[in-house]
Order: sequence, then C-alpha cells, then structure tokens
Amino acid sequence: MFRWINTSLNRKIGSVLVVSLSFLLLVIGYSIYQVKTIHDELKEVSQVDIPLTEIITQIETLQLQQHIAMERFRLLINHQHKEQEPISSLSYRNQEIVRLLNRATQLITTNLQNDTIHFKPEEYLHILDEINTFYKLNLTFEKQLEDNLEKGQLSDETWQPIEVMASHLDTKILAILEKINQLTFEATRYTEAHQRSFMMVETGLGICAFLLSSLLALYIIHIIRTRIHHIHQQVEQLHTSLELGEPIAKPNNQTSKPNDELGELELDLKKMISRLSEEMNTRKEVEQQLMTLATKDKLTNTYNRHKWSEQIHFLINLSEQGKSFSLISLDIDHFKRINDSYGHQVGDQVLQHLGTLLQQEVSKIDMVFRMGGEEFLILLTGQGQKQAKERAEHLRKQIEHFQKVGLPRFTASLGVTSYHSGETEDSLMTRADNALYRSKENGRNCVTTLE
Ligand SMILES: Nc1nc2c(ncn2[C@@H]2O[C@H](COP(=O)(O)OP(=O)(O)OP(=O)(O)O)[C@@H](O)[C@H]2O)c(=O)[nH]1
Repeated sequence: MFRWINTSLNRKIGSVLVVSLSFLLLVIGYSIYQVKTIHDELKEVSQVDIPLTEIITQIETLQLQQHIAMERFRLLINHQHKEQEPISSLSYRNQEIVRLLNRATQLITTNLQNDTIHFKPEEYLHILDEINTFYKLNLTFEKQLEDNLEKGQLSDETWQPIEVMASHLDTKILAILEKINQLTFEATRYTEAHQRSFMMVETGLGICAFLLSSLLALYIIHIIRTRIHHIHQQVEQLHTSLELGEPIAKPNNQTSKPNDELGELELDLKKMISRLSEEMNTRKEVEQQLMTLATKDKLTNTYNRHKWSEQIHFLINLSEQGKSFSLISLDIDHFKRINDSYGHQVGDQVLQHLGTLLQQEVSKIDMVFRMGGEEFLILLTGQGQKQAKERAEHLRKQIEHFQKVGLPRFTASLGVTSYHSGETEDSLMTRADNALYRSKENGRNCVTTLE
C-alpha cells in the first residue's frame, strides 16, 4: 500500500482505472454468465416443456375424441344404425396419437442428447419411460378394440375391459401431463429465483464497484491536496520571510529521490528555497562587511569619522527629547616619540591595543571613535558630566597601567564635556578640544573637564 502511495500520479490514476475496469469487467462477465444461464433455462422451457405440454394435450384431446367416437359407434350399432368406416376413423386417430407420442419421445431424446435439459434431466427420462409404457398400453388397447370391432363383439361384457383400459390410458396421459406441468412450474420458479439473486448480486457488485472507485478517487485527491498544501505552506513561509527580511530557513531532505511529479515539484522548490537562503545569507554577510567597512576604523576596529557624524546628529536630535550625553576627547601623549623610538609598526600596535582597551572599558551603549592619528572620541549616552569625568579618570588609569610584552608603556590626556541643549556639533567639539588641550598643557596624563 505504502509503495503504491509513493508511485507517480500517472501510475496512481492508472492503477485506479485498472482496478475499476477490472471490477467492471468482472461485473460484466458475471452478468453475461448469469444472462446465459437464465437464457438457457428459458430456452429449455420454450424448447422442451411448452412443446411437450402441447403434444401431450393434443394426445389427451385425441384420446377424448376417440372415446366419444367409440361411444357414438356403440350407440349407433345398438340402435341398428350403420357407421361409415368405423375402424378406419378410429385407426386414423390412433395413428395421430402414435405420431404425437413419437414426437414427444423424439423431443425429449434429442434435447437430452444435445444437453439442452439442465433442470432435473432424470425426471425427463422418467417421463420418457412413462410415454413408452403409455405407447405399449395404447397399442394393446387399439389392437383389442380393432379385434372387438371386427368380430362385432359389442356386448357390455366384451366392451367393459376396453373401457377399463381406455380409462387407464386416460389416467396415464393425465399423469404425464401433470408431471410435465409440475416440471415447467418448478423450472419457471427456479428461473425466477435465479433472476432475483442475479439482480441482487448485480446491484451489490455495482454498488461495491462504485464505492471502491469513489473511495480510491477520494483517497488520491486527499493525498494530492495534502501534498499541495505542504508545498503551499513552504511557498507561504518563503513569502513571509522575504517580506519581513528574515533569514530563510534551509529545507531538509533535499537528497531524497522524488517518487512522482509532485515530489519533483517539491524537491525543485526546496532546492530553490535553499539557493535563495544561501544567497540571502551571503547578501547579509556582504551587507554586514560593507557596513563595517563604512563605519569602522580598519586598524583599531573602533568607529570611524563617518559613523561619528551620523551618531552625533542622532544624539543631538535625541537630546531634544531630554536625553543627555557627554563626550571624552583622548589623545596619546608623545606618540611621535613612540613612532620614532620603536617604529611605525609598534605605533600601530599601540593604537590597536588602545582601541581594544577603550572598547572593553566603556559600557555597551557607549561608543568609541578614532578621529584620525592617535586621537579618539568617546560618546557616553545618557551620562552627565560627573559620570563622564569618573569614566575618563578610570580610562586614564587603565591606559597608564597598561602593559604588553614588546610594547612601550604610554599615557593619554583626556578632555571631558557634556552637550548643552541647543548647541551645535562644532561648539561641542571645540569645548572638548579645549579641555584636551588644557590636559596637554597641564603636563599630560590627566583629565580636564569643561562645563
Ligand atoms: N604609527 C602610526 N603613527 C601615526 C598614525 N597617525 C598619525 N601618526 C603619528 O602620530 C604622531 C602625532 O604626533 P603629534 O601630533 O606631534 O603629537 P604627539 O607626538 O603625540 O605629542 P602630543 O600630542 O603633544 O603629546 C605623528 O608622528 C604621526 O605621524 C598612525 O596611523 N600610525
């Protein structure tokens, strides 16, 4: 069953058609067989029972006519009338009876030989025996009648045995007729019962075929709908991720071999989503790299001048809503000497380590910028002058005590100021520069605060 579910759609539909057609052929085959059986039974009735009944009825009629003729003949003789050719008239009817008896015998024998009689053939053999017996009895009767007529023995005494024999023959032919009627009646009832059961089985098979085909069709529709829904969900998910700009999850099972057209479609979709996911991720990485390149200083990994311009405008705008911020200006003392004494490369390493140190020592929301050379700016968001001064003093000490193998010790001078509501960037920068300048003037390695 599961293997069948996994086969291709064409094969699934083909299988349903094959099953339905097989069922239909079975029903048609069974119907043909049943119709043939009923036809054979009706043929038997029309070819054997009805003609036989007709023959026997004719015999019975002839016999009756024979008896009437006999009585009439006897009556006329007793009244001294002369009957015209009495014997030939009786013998003509007798020949007719014999002919009909032969026809009946031939009818039964031929049909038994041709295997036309299926319903109780042994009963027909029995009827054949009865006809034979009747035939013999009739011969004896006719002979005796002829003898009596020829000899003119028409007295009651001589006539009585003939009448007894005639009555016996009557009973015999009636019994045969009744037997045939009985058989015809039974055969008809048997055929009727056959027809009824045929109709019932036929209807049952038809309903079964219809239900089976419908169930299979519904089952296939259900499978197809479920899988299309699954594909639709994946497309929806992709659409939502693209709309929200969220990362696209890579689908699983991309290597499993598809079993049908829908499976192929699903696999193609998964591959497409996977490629899209990779492209989106690469794009995000490139965007990230571009963003870093645009906003960060390559040597120290602190923010650059470009980012400074963006951020200072943002904070000035934010301060209009009552958010304060402070600025620390920092410059390495006698950096030229470090370059000159240890080389430019060591000078670069000093700058790198200072950048790392500053970023470690400020809080997450504060930002460190390298404005050029050995000069740094630190933006302290939401902090006033007092906190900024403490932070600057802390940084100064950390720099003073910073040691690294292969690097010279160095110090830095710092200037601290806070943003005054409504002032420009230039005015803030000038104050920060002035504070730094004063620290340099005051002997370096110190912090100056300007209100
Ligand atoms: N290694 C290195 N040196 C740089 C870089 N940028 C600027 N400099 C050097 O930094 C030095 C700055 O020197 P000055 O402006 O004279 O200041 P200073 O020597 O630090 O003296 P004060 O600031 O007065 O204490 C110059 O010699 C520049 O060449 C850089 O990216 N790497």
